[in-house]
Amino acid sequence: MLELCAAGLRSVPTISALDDRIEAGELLAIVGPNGAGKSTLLGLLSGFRPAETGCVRLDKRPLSDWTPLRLAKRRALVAQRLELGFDWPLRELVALGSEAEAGDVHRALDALDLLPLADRGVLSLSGGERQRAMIARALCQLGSLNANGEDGGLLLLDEPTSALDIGQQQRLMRLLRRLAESRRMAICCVLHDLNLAARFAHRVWLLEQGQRIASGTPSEVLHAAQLERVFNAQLELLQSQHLSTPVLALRS
Ligand SMILES: Nc1ncnc2c1ncn2[C@@H]1O[C@H](COP(=O)(O)OP(=O)(O)OP(=O)(O)O)[C@@H](O)[C@H]1O
Repeated sequence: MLELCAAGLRSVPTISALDDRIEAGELLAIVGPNGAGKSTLLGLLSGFRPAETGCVRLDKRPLSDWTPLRLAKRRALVAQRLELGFDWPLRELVALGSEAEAGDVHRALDALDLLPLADRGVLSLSGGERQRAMIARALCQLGSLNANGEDGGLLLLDEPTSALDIGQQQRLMRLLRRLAESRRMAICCVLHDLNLAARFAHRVWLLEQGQRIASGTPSEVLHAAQLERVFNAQLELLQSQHLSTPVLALRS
């Protein structure tokens, strides 16, 4: 779905040239320390920051060739900072700028546990509710929940769990994994919680100073020695008989 051919940014903040593909059916996590360039990289993958070296192609066409309207139907970015602006009723915010019908909005609100809040003004929502509202809106934008036979588009999320309690974190990550697998979406998500990345992502990119220094399955990338160095943290890897990947814990 998305192809990077020596794609990068020369101007500050720089992103070193990347070659890779993000395919339909895949949930990719991007991890790395503060300031590593994760949000900047999402900008590059989404086309909001045009590539300054190489090329980013969506469905084999350079992002720069897409009209804004067509691109908005194929890829959505849920940014870290949420600008709500006006006090829309939630169900209107979720449908805003898309061709979503009432049924699509209902499904998106339901998927994000927001149906009871559908008629509330968005400025009255809590931080976690707002965060889920913007994800529901992105799913409507892409038409992902009613994609019949076709793949459900490219969804890019910047720290989508940062305001969520642990129950909502689990529900969201399960939803994203399910959407990737059953709706054939390509989902790329910046995460600070390495345990969420380990548990739910098919693949992980580890970023350091604008450079991808590791890519692979969670167990290939998230090993203690590498993480201790990159994050300057002291960690313990705990094995659980119920989990396929180890749990990362901070030492006191
Ligand atoms: N316009 C700019 N001019 C100069 N430096 C910038 C600019 N925008 C961002 N930066 C710097 O580029 C680096 C990468 O920023 P970015 O937001 O991509 O990091 P991040 O990995 O997403 O960080 P965080 O985990 O803190 O959200 C940071 O050090 C940031 O201060």
